[in-house]
Amino acid sequence: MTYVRLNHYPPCPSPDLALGKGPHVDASAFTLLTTDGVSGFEVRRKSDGEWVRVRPTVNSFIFVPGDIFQVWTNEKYNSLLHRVVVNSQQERFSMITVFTPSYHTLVQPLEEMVDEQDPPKYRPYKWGEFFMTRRLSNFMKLEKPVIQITNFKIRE
Ligand SMILES: O=C(O)CCC(=O)C(=O)O
Ligand SMILES: [Fe+2]
Repeated sequence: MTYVRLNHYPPCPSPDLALGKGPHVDASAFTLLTTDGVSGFEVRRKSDGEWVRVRPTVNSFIFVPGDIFQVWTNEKYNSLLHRVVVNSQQERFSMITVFTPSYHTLVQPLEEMVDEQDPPKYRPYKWGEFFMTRRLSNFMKLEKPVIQITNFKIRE
């Protein structure tokens, strides 16, 4: 399943107090992000935890690996923590194309990514169920915490 979402961030009178979108990783396999040339997209650098602004380049796509990428590659790659900062001067538009498997897919480390030295780090999970639970929990007050891929992590 692939879907497209358009985001609009109006100018914000207090950009120090608000974010356009809080820190998150996408649950997708990967997301392609394209923007209108106004900056705001930031990624968290793993080495020192700093937020780094990505220079906006029009007519290009930014590849954002999501949770499924991390599971499929058995953590040879990690999902990317990112956020959106707003500014008081300019509105900003972005478009994301989100690539996810079909509803009934079982997500698990790919055969090619595991061996005896590097056994699977995740139990299989049902993508459709994961997605629906995550989607609904965005709007509901739940007793349980939001579903995460760490729920399926195999501890050594
Ligand atoms: O607007 C952006 O630059 C990124 C948006 C984003 O991360 C998202 O919609 O998941
Ligand atoms: Fe995102």
